[in-house]
Formats: sequence, C-alpha cells, structure tokens
Amino acid sequence: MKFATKAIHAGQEPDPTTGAVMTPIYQTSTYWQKSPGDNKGYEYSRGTNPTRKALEDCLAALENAKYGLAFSSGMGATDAVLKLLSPGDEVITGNDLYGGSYRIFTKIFTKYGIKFHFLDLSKPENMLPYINDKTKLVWIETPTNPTMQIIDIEGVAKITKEKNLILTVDNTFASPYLQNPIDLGADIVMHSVTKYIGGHSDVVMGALVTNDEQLYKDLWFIYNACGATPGPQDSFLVLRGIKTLHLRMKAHCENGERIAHYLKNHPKVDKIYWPGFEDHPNHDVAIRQMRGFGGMISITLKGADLQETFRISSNFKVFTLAESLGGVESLINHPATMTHGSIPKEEREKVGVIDNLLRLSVGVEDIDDLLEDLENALA
Ligand SMILES: C=C(NCc1c(COP(=O)(O)O)cnc(C)c1O)C(=O)O
Repeated sequence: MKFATKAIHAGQEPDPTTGAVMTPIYQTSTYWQKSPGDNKGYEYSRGTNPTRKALEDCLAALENAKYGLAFSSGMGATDAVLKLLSPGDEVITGNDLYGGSYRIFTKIFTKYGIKFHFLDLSKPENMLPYINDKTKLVWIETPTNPTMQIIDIEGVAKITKEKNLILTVDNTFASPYLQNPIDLGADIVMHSVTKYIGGHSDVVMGALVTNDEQLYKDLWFIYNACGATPGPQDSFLVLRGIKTLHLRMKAHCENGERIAHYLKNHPKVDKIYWPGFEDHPNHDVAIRQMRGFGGMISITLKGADLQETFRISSNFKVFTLAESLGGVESLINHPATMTHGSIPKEEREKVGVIDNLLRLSVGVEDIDDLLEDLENALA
C-alpha cells in the first residue's frame, strides 16, 4: 500500500464485534478473563488496549516497519529508549536538540550513570573518535530542532551497524510522510506524535517504531513496567489526525517553501535555516533522504536585541506565539526562552540558538494571509 492508503487504513480493520468502520474507543482499564490467563489477548490497558494497538500498527506501517509503541508523550518515548541502557553506558548525540531531550539526557539519565557526547554530526565520521566499548546508543534528530541541521541517516547507520550500536532517529520534524529512517538503517524511530502526526495541537503523545523483534520486546517490557502509555481517547484522536497526514504535509511543504523564499531576502532577516535552500550545508543529504522540506523554518532578526525580538514575536495576528509545532495552525516560538530554555545559554549559542532566533511552524492556512502577517509583524 502507498502512504495515503496506509494513513487511512493501516491497523484499522472494521471492528470485529460490530463492524464499525472507525476504530472504537475502548474506554476500559481491564478485560474479562474466562479463567486466569484465558483472555482475548487483552488483560489491562496500561499494557494493551485495542484502540492504542490500532494506532501502533498504523504508526509502524507509516514507517515501513513491523512494530509500534505509543507513549503518553514524546519524552515518554525518549525515556523508554534510554531505559534500555545501564550505568556506565555512553550515548552519542547531536549538538542541536529539542530542549527537553537535552534536559532528560543531562538532568535525568546522567544521574543514573549514562554519559552523553553532544557532537557536530554534520559529518557521520565525526562520531568515530568518541566511540568506545561503552558506547551503546546513537540518538539523532534530523532536521534538528531548531536550527534545521541535516544529519546523514544512512551514513550514521553504516557506522552504528559496523560498531553494533543502536541508532535511534527522532523523526518529529520530518514526519513519516517526508522521511523513513528505518529504510535508511535506523534501528528505532521516535516521534513526538504531538506534532505533525497528530497534527491538530489537541494531543500530547509519543511513539517508537522498530523492525527488530528483540528491541520491540525490550521496549514493550519498559512501556508496560513503567507505564507511560496513552489512553484510548487520545489514541483515537491521533488515528483521526493521521488520516489527513499526507494532505497536511503537502500543504505544510508548499506554504513552508513560499515563506522560506519570502524570508530569505527580507531586510529584517539575518540568517534563515531551512533545508530546502541549495546553500544549506547538507542540502544534498536533505534531498537524498527527504521527500520534501516540511514547514519548519528558523530565522535570526538583523540587529534585534531580546527586547526587539520579543516585540516582533508578539506582533503576529495569524501566527500564534506558543510552544509546539506541526499543527494545522501556524506557530511562532522563541527557543532561547521557551522550548530550549533548559539548555545553558553558552551551550545553545554554540549552535546558533541565540536571543534573536525565532522558529516558525508554518501551518496550512491560506498562504496570502500568512505572508501578510509576516509582512506586518516584521515591518
Ligand atoms: C514541544 C516541542 N518539542 C517537543 C519535541 C519532543 C518531545 O515531545 P513531547 O510530545 O512534547 O513530549 C521530542 N523531540 C522533538 C524534536 C520535539 O520537538 C517544541 O519544540 O516546541
């Protein structure tokens, strides 16, 4: 099946009891057992729920994989991957990450003896000097949040396979519609489903997808034992959102491209970060591994201090100043004080997350309204 058909049908046979075409919301915590252990495959909803299972099967199908697990947030999914590790293990990751990922790495798992190396992964070979017998996991985002670095998934995967490391790719910014890391050699794909996959800013959820049966079993054990699993109502909402993912991503890409080119030469814009430009450092990698460049764009404002940046970010009428991304509505965010506030200033400024950087999540509103909003706000 092609992507659009999977988005609408994968994991969602008509309900076996009633024939309901839309997956029912199984709002139950527990299930009848004919005798202890003799059940219909469901015992307790923390571990298994039919609505969530339909979603997990759909998410796996969208990433061309066998196994999917849904979590109560993207950070819940990240937490589960890190729980595969033991004290003394080491992780290689990028130097530009979502602030919450940086925070869980440095403030939570460092306490449990995990060591993290934050590297410039613009070239996969940059990892090599940091790989040793304690290295177990490589965690990458691509495109990265918020400076849109592009990391060569296939190039990194070649090294992780050779060194027998687990490669996890946070595919949130691209979505499965634009990029499938498992096809490129990743062992696990992670998503903040909260974003493009849910697509309507009405659910917080995460997901992990893998083709590796042992990884799936180990991750399911953590998911059931630690309990960061979402309920059936949210699972239903995300199944509903996924049905238009292909249509929404097309609109995000179209609007994103128009706005990127509008901002590229804007007198108030100093730097612009968007993988679709030929002068993006890894544009050739983006073209190779992505089917489009999405709706995420970051800019720095020429000559603007923090106060001027705040003024401009509060000047929009259609773009909403808020955290998150990937919904139908356009959002604007100030990473330095909002989504990346947990990253020390000296660390985030090394990769360009400076006080006058703004991140745009371009929605699917009419492009003329979005361009007019930008024109007025930047005037
Ligand atoms: C809330 C925001 N990011 C969440 C996020 C997460 C965390 O997902 P949550 O569903 O918010 O827990 C993980 N990975 C990436 C790349 C993300 O962007 C944001 O950047 O506005």
